Amino acid sequence: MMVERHRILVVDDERINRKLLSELLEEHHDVVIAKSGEQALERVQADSAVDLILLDVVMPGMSGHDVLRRLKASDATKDVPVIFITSLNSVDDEEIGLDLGAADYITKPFHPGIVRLRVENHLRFVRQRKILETLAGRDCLTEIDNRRRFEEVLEREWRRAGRGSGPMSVAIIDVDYFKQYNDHYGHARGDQALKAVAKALSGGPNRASDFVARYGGEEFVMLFPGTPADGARELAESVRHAVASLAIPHAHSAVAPHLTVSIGGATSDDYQSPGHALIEAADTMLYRAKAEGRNRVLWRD
Ligand SMILES: Nc1nc2c(ncn2[C@@H]2O[C@H](COP(=O)(O)OP(=O)(O)OP(=O)(O)O)[C@@H](O)[C@H]2O)c(=O)[nH]1
Repeated sequence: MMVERHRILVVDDERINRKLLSELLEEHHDVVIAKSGEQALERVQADSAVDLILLDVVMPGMSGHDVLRRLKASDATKDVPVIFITSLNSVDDEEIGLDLGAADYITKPFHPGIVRLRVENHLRFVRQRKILETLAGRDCLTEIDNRRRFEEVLEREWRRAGRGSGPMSVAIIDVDYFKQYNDHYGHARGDQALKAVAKALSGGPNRASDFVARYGGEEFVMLFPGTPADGARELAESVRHAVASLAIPHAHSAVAPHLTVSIGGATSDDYQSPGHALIEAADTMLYRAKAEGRNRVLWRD
């Protein structure tokens, strides 16, 4: 059977339990380890790709219950399912755990086969949630709209636009040397950088009708209905500045010591041609912006 790999965080203060659980799961999944509640929170905050947490309840310092309360209090982590693995085996303890929002409760000593099956059950829910988010037009990582939603919006705006509505502009934004960023700082930091870029793009001085989405990977797209080339190019420049002023260090970029973006844009009022022709034109300009040195905006009027 082909099993999709997920990232599982195992939190236990006892070495033997961490070892047993990792050995049990690492054949099919990527296992990350934390030795304390404090370390668990650090790991999840640094690594937004954690899909599931196996959490010990009784630990010195921060207890599993405290960790779960903290996870539930943050928008970024409240949906990560948590399975308590504990030697507290009274019905009351189980009720407390589930009431705090745990997805499941397993008592020690645990049966390896049962742990594996319960983990797979919860990972199935994780996959279903991701599919639902995609269908709902959401990008799971950055929490902005996804490509699917962008294509719907482009088609709708393109159909709606016509004589008198003015030209429409589109910009494709691509992070420079992002492969090097990931290679140097790690995938988790890469994810954080993409989230920060998404926030900078969606927090700009946009009108309600302007639209931003994650186009895929390290590419984003913005749509400016009714906006001529000059205005849209200016907006794109302000987006480029907004990302640069995040001042995210990028020691392996050949263009700047911080994270930058290249932007290709295009403007058209030829609503007889298909909407995606505008995207293709913007993409060509992005390609040129990369070839001409990156960290710049190039536009086709
Ligand atoms: N961390 C992280 N990395 C991603 C994600 N999606 C795509 N990437 C990475 O983005 C990188 C894109 O690399 P390339 O297409 O070679 O482009 P680049 O290194 O940015 O180079 P230029 O665009 O030419 O400046 C790849 O290493 C992908 O693995 C993601 O969701 N998270």
